[in-house]
Amino acid sequence: MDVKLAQRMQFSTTWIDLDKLVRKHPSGSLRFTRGLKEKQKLPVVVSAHFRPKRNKNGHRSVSLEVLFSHKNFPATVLESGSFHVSSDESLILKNRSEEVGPYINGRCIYLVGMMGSGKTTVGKILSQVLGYSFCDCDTLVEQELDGTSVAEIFKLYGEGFFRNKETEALRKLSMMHRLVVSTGGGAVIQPINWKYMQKGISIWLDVPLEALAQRIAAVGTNSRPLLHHESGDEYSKVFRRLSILLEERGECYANANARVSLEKIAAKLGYRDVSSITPTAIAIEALEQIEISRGRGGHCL
Ligand SMILES: Nc1ncnc2c1ncn2[C@@H]1O[C@H](COP(=O)(O)OP(=O)(O)O)[C@@H](O)[C@H]1O
Ligand SMILES: O=C(O)C1=C[C@@H](OP(=O)(O)O)[C@@H](O)[C@H](O)C1
Repeated sequence: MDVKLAQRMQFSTTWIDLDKLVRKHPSGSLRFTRGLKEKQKLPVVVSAHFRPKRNKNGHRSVSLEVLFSHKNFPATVLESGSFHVSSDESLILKNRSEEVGPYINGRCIYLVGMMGSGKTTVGKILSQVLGYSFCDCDTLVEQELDGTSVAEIFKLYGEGFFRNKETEALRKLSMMHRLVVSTGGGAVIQPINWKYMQKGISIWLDVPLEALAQRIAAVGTNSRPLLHHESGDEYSKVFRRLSILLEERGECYANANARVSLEKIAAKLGYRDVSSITPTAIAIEALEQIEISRGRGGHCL
C-alpha cells in the first residue's frame, strides 16, 4: 500500500491518522460506522486491523487491513499492506518530552533499578531528548577516587566504604538541576539516599530477572563486583545472585515516584519477549509514567 495512503486514510469526511492510531492502539482492530463519501445513504462498517512486528534491525512495521462490510454484502478487503514506523519512536519520544518537560521543570531525574536494568542506556536517551546532562553516579564515585574502578573500590575498601561515597555523590547531585542520573543498583538501600533523590523525580526500571541476567552475562561481570562470588555458567550465576539481591531490594525500588515495567510495555506493544523493546520505547514509557505520577501527586506505588 502506498505509504502516504497508509498513513492518512480518508473515509467519508473523517481522516484517520494511522500514526496516532498505532500509537494509541499498538495492536488490535478498530471498527467504526461511516457513510461512504459517494454513497452517503449506505452506512458501512469499516474495520482496520493492525499488528506491529519488529524486524532484525529493530525497525517496526505495521501490517494493516481495511475491511468494508454491510449487511447485504460479504466483507471485502478495501486496502491491505504494511508500512515502517521505525522513525516513529524518536518522534513520539520528542513529543512526549515536550509535553512532560514543563512539569519536570529542571528537576533531576534519578533512574533506579537492578544492575543491567538499562539506567545508563535509557538515561542517556532521556537526557538527550530533554536537553539535560547525563551523570552516572558510579562514574562520579570513581572520579572522586582518582579513577579507581568500582570493582577496585569494593576490593580495596569494601562495600560500606563504597556506599558512603555513593551517598556523598548523591548529596552533591541533589544540589544540581537539569540532570538525568543513572544511580548504582544498590543506591536504593540507604534511606538517606532517598532524601536526596526526593529533590528530583525517581524512576524505577523494572526488568524481569531473566532479561537482566541475559544482558549482564552477555557483557560479563568484571565491572559488577557483587556478582563475582558465584560459580557455574555465566547466565546461571548472574541469575542466582540477582534473584537474592532483588529479594532484598524489591521494596526499596518501589519507593520511586514512577515505575517502568518492561513486562507491561511488552504487553502494550504486543511483544512476547521484553528483549524486543528498544531503549527508546523504554524512555517513552518513562516520560509517560512521569506524567501519570503527576496525577497521583508524584508517587506511583
Ligand atoms: N532495552 C535494552 N535491550 C537490550 N539490551 C539493553 C537494553 N538496555 C540496556 N541494554 C544492555 O544491557 C547492558 C546493561 O545496560 P546499562 O544501561 O549499562 O544498565 P545499568 O546502567 O542499569 O547497569 C548493556 O550491555 C546495554 O547495552
Ligand atoms: O547493585 C549494586 O549494588 C551495584 C550496582 C552497580 O551499578 P550498576 O547498577 O550501574 O551496575 C555498582 O554501583 C556496584 O557494582 C553495586
